[in-house]
Amino acid sequence: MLEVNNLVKNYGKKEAVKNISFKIKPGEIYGFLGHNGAGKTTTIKACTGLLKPTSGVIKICGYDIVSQPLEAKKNFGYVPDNPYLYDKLTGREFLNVVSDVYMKRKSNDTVRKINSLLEELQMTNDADKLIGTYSHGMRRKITLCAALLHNPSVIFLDEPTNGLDASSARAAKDLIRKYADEGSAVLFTTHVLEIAEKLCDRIGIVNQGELIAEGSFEELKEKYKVFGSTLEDIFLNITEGRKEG
Ligand SMILES: Nc1ncnc2c1ncn2[C@@H]1O[C@H](COP(=O)(O)OP(=O)(O)OP(=O)(O)O)[C@@H](O)[C@H]1O
Repeated sequence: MLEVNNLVKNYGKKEAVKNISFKIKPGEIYGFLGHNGAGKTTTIKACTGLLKPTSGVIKICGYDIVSQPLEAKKNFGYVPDNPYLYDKLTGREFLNVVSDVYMKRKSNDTVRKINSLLEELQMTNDADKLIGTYSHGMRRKITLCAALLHNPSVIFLDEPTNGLDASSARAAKDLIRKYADEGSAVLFTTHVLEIAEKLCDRIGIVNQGELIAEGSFEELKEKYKVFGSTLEDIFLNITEGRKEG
């Protein structure tokens, strides 16, 4: 569903992503973890066509993001780290614009889908307020609604729970799990390792642009035999001494 092969991305002389390869299957939530500056957002931006890879191939549902961008883009949803939103639209108007972009004809199903996403993310009461008046968490939740609206096969989530209160974060995690259970492949970044431990089916740890470990939480525990048993223990142990300064 998502295939990243030998991705390299340089910013001038800075090698931000160094030959990273991984795959995410339908139904799988892949936690993409790393310290600040490790290369996570750069990888996601390359996957979504916002940055051109220096080299390597990225395929979304078999479509190459560089040579077949329209077909690839129809198949994914994306919550960026810093979403750009239209402050003069209400949340509901924004979702309607997004649904017009993806769907040729608006049906009762679309209206129902918008209402149900708003409800699930506890945004019903704020849906008709201007986005310019939204808090950070509300902006993130409306962005997540927009990313899920067209039932994407691949979902990129760059820190989706950042700034959400406990109840909204739970709702977002439940929704992400539901989409994965229905067959979406999810790439998920977070610095909250407890969330990754509980939510992700597989973890990839990126360090200074390189993928240095990959596997389920159980596989990582078995492989690294770290004292203690949390993902945080494993993460800190295998990235120790490698953190970018
Ligand atoms: N536009 C840019 N120009 C030059 N260097 C950049 C640019 N964007 C990112 N970088 C560098 O590339 C490296 C990877 O950055 P990236 O944003 O991908 O990290 P990240 O893992 O998402 O970090 P964080 O967890 O802090 O969001 C960093 O060293 C960063 O300084």
